[in-house]
Parts: sequence; structure tokens; C-alpha cells
Amino acid sequence: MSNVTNQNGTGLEQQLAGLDLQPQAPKSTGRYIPPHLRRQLEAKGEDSKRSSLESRPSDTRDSRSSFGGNPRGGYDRGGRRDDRDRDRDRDNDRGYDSRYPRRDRGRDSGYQNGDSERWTEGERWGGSGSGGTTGARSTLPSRDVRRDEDFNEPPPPRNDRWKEPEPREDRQHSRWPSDDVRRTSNRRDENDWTIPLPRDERQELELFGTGNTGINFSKYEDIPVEASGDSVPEFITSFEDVNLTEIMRTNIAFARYDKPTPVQKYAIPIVLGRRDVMACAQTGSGKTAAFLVPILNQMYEAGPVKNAGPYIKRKQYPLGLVLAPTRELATQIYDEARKFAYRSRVRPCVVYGGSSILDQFRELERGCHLLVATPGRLVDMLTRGRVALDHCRHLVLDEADRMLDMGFEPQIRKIVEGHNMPKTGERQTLMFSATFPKQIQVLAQDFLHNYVFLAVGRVGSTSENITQKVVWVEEQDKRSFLLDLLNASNLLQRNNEEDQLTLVFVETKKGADQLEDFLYADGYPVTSIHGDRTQREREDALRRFRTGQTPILVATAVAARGLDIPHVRHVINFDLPSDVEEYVHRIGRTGRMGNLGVATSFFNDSNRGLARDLVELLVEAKQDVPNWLTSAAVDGRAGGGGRRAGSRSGGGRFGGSGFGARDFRTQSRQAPRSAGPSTIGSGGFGYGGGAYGGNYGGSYGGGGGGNSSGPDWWGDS
Ligand SMILES: Nc1ncnc2c1ncn2[C@@H]1O[C@H](COP(=O)(O)OP(=O)(O)OP(=O)(O)O)[C@@H](O)[C@H]1O
Repeated sequence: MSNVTNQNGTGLEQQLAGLDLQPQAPKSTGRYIPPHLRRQLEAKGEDSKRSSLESRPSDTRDSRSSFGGNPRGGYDRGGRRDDRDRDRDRDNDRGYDSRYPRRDRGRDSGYQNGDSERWTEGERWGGSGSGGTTGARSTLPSRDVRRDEDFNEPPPPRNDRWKEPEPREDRQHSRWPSDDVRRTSNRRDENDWTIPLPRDERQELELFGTGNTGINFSKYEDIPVEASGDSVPEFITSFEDVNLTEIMRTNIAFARYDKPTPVQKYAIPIVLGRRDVMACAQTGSGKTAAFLVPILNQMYEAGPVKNAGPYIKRKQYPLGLVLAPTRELATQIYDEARKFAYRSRVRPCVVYGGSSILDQFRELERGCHLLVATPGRLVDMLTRGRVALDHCRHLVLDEADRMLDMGFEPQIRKIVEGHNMPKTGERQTLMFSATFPKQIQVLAQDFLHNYVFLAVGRVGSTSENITQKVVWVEEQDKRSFLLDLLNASNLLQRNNEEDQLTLVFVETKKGADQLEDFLYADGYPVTSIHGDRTQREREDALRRFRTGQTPILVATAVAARGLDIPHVRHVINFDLPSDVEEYVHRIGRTGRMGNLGVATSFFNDSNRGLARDLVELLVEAKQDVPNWLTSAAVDGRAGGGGRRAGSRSGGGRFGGSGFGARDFRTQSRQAPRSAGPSTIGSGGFGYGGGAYGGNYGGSYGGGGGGNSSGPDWWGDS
């Protein structure tokens, strides 16, 4: 079935026209000529009257040459890669090789796992623990962190060592009443972390200067949310509905978060209620603040650890730990944490591979209460005795399904189980992602206690803000088609380039290098990011892309998850990923916070394994599904295919495994048929009729959405 007819037309040219991408979409009446062959034709003087699609106008090339005067490509893509002999700074955080065998990445055999659990059961939480909705809090036990007596290392430090800035004298007319309080503070206040520290206008500008832009909340109003679990706390509709500290309230205002997003409405009171959470919410919907705000607020209220022993400069005892799969995402979360920790005594730190560990030691030594880390570097720090997790009351796994798949799971297990971290149930554990396959949910049980499952958005869906197009492009035509896509956008007009960022995903690091070189040689403003580039190069590439200096970024999976870059208008899957979760995260780099975006994916024979899940996803997100793709999905099903052989999910979504937002606990209670691959063969495949074959045991279209305390939206397919 390689010569599939596609519904947009039989050729690339028609498919391009079908994408509706561009004001200056080239039109053609003749046969399709790949862009890289067009120049040869022009040189031969052949067909000078070809359509605009077939011959890129010379002025277009001229406009590209204005990207900075590089004689090769006409712009500067940063100091890199022309020197192929540069040192490769290998990822210490095992950060995301795009070619990782996703479910069987190498384990860290050299890890020393000598520590045993030393925490005793019982009351472990410090502080009075206000915050959260009243009902949710009233039944909470007061928890305190205590060390077991037979712990033979020096006792851990008190956490009140955060050095306070000197009160400033020029605050006489401050509109912050707390400044006055601060000036008159005495040492007693050092133990009260709810009292704001003095303002620092320079830091304010640095942290909040750029603010957030272009949020379209109307798109979020009717997003369905489901919360399942025991005694789920009430959701909020505004930040005032919860009893947040003054520090947090003012920081939320500084960040210009006028009202909470749907995931925040539900997650904030649940987390303030000290419940564990597994939250599945659409990309770009504000998950980071959904865990940072309530965790930091709890830290302010709890204050320093009591009776924690003397301070040891060399060893830090963070109160909260956020783990993220990539360095860039860790940095981004850290930046957000700094905003919400402004004027507080809580000091966030970040550690990740590829950067000087000595610098990170120094940074840690200045105090660390909230640690954001990639797993590899954290293991290193723990093994060297520079970080201890004895007092870690809050654990967050961001992109949790990625963190718990086979690539990271062994490291996560060692961090959580092998370094004195309070046990499951004694600490608070939060997991966030846009995708939560059932198998990962099952695995996550080891780390969670009586948790609330939160599903925000349609079942495992992508945002409807993203227009998703899938086009059939043979391998050898991909570059030509990509050039046409790029030419068709406004990219080359350079009026407002930061609004025109294009992110091109490829599967391999080599593929990223090659495609970047190809585009660069052709004069396009491109840079790239992947796991073999040094951390400096990675950061440089992201900065150039973010600021619009090089508005095309070729990336491997390293950029698929979590990166929040506001002006990405187009995501192109030059190579489709092998699983649909990865697809969801990749295209989620556009259409964020209610903005609109386009995602175009090149599909051919090598992607047939994805067809079934992709079709389901497109249908859920109300996108056009080409007929050939539906046929490919049906073929895959008939042939027993679908997901890759050996995939963890076995039956894919149609077997009930799913990548999406369904609490597997309610599934197994209410829809036992959906639990295993044996259901794949039953039921139909009825997109046309709106039925999904019944493999969800009636949840689709049947209205039986589990034990939800929220609206019943499962039937809304
Ligand atoms: N309540 C809010 N009001 C305004 N802006 C917000 C609010 N919450 C979050 N944002 C902004 O929305 C953007 C996206 O948030 P965030 O990166 O946390 O999304 P996400 O759900 O984690 O996405 P992904 O799944 O891709 O990781 C960020 O720029 C963030 O500052």
C-alpha cells in the first residue's frame, strides 16, 4: 500500500494546498517538481514560466539572505557544528537521545544503592498546614519530619539557614505593607516563613519582566475535568478561593495569572489538602504552576524543619524535589519556581548533567529547599553525599510517564527508595503529564498513596487549538515537501519573526544534523538541538529559537516534552515518532495556553504502526482524517498491528490500555473488558458512526465515566 491515494489529492502539491497554511500558498497546474531540482531546471533555462510552487522566486532567497550575512546560508546560526571536532559533552542526565529505545534504555548499573530505609512510620509533616479548602484540610493529620535514632551520619541541618537580605532603608513608601513588618522583624521571624522578605525591584524585573502573553482563556472555559479517588477536595474557581500566603498571592499577581487554568482549579486544592495526585492534562495548560504553587505555599506555612540538627554546608536537605526528564525542562521549572519563591525564604536550586558539577555544588551550598533535577545528575549528587532526601516532603515527577518508563524508572526507584526519602504515604507525591498510559499508571502505584486522579481535557486528547494535518510523503520527498512548507509560511518576510517559529522534529541525532545542514546550505534560518550537542550549544540553540533569531529549530525528542516557547506556530513531524504519546507531546509545543497552532506530520509506510492511535487521536480532537490514514489504521488492525511489536501497551488504546486520561482504577472496576489486549479483537472500528468499538466497556458514548465527582464528559466523543 505504498502508493496510497490521499484524500487531499494524489500529489504533494495538492496536499500542500490542502494544508491551508499560507497566504502566499503556491499554486500549480503542472507536475510536482521538488524544490532542490528546481534550480537545476532553472539553470537549464527550462520552464521559466513555472508556477510559484515549482520555482522559488529569487527574491525569496534574497530575503533569506538578510538573516545576518553568512555567506553560506545568509544568517548566523550560532558558533557550532562547522567545527565537527568539538568536544561532545555527553549527557549526564541521560537526556533524551531521540533514538532511545523508549522502553528499554540502558540501566545505571554503576549506581550504589547501599542505603536502607530509615524512616519510621508516623507523623512526619512539620508546620500547621493551613491552605487548601477548609473541608479538605480539616481531617489532615499534622505531619512532622523525624529522623530515626540509629541514623549514624551527623544529624541533618535545620532548614532555617536561608540568609536574609539586609532590610533596605529606601522602602518608606512601599505599597507592600509587609515591608514594614519585615523591617521590624526579629529572629523569631526567621522561623515564620510566611512573612515576605523585602522587595528587590531588579529581581522583580528579571523574574516577571516578560510576563505571559496572549493567553486565550475562553478556549479553556468548557474543558471537561474529571477527578476520581476518595473524598476529592472541592475545586476552586479563583486563586482567592484558597487560603494562600501573602507571598504566594503577590507572586501570582506578579506573574499575571488572573485566574487558574482548569488543571490548576482542581490540582491546587487537592495538593494543598496534602493528597497525592496523578494529573493528566493537555500540553500547555499550566501544569507547572499547578504543582509549584501549592507545594511552595505549604513550605512557607510549614517553615523550617524542627529539631533538624546542625547545619552542614556541604550537604543539602531539600524539602521538595521535582524530577524532570530533560535539562531544558528542569531549567524551565526552576525559573518558574524562582517566580513563586520570590520574597520567600525558600530557595530553589536546579541540577542537571552537562554543566559543571562544581558550580552546582556551590549553588547548592547557598541553601536549597526546593530542588529541581534531572535523575542522572541527582543520583551523582546523592552518591557523593552532597544532597540528602531525608526531609523531602514533596516529590514531583513532571512528565511522569516518561520518568517511569524503562529509560528512567530504575534511577527514579533508586532516588525514591534508596536514599532515605520519606516513604510513600509519608511524603506527598505528585505526577503530572499530558499522557498516562495504563501500564505507567499501574507502575506508579508503587509511589502513590490514596491519590486523586485528575483528567483535564478529552480522553487522552490533544488541544483543539492545534490544527493537525497528516500528509503522505515518501521518504525521498520529505526534504522537498519541507521546503515548500517553509516557503509557504510567512517565515521569510521577517516582519514579525518571533510569531513564526517552526519546530521540525526528526527521529535521530544524525538526522537532525543532516537536516539542519541541508536547510542551512539552502539559506534557511535554522539551528538544531539534540542529545549529542553540548549543553551550551543546546541552550544557545533554544535561545536563538525562542527569540526568533533562528526561527526554525530542528529537534529530536529532547525538545518534545514540556518546553514552553510562546510563539511556536508550526510543528512539523518530518519523522513521526513511533508512539502516540510522543506525538501528543511534540505537537503540544504549539497551540499553548489557548493560542492557535498547526502541526503537520509526514506519514509513509514506515509509520503504519502509528496509524490506529493517530486516527483515534485526530477524531477525538475533531480533526480531518485522510481516508488513506483510516484505511492504514484498519489494515493495521486487521493485520494485528497497531502499536509496535513489543510495545508496552499491547493492545494500544483500542484495547483499553490507552495513552490518555483515564483512571485505570475506575476502568478495572467498571470496565473489566477493557483491561487487556484480549479485547482488541472484539468490537468494531467505527469512526464513521462515532463508535469506538466498545472496547472501553461502554465508557465511550455510554456515559459511564467512572466514579467521577465532576461532570460526565466521557460520552462526549
Ligand atoms: N493561570 C495562569 N494564567 C496565565 N498564564 C498561565 C497560568 N498558568 C500557567 N500559565 C502560563 O502558561 C504557559 C504554559 O504552562 P506550562 O508550561 O506549565 O504548561 P504544561 O501544562 O506544563 O505544558 P506541557 O504539557 O507542554 O509541559 C506558561 O507560559 C505559564 O507561565
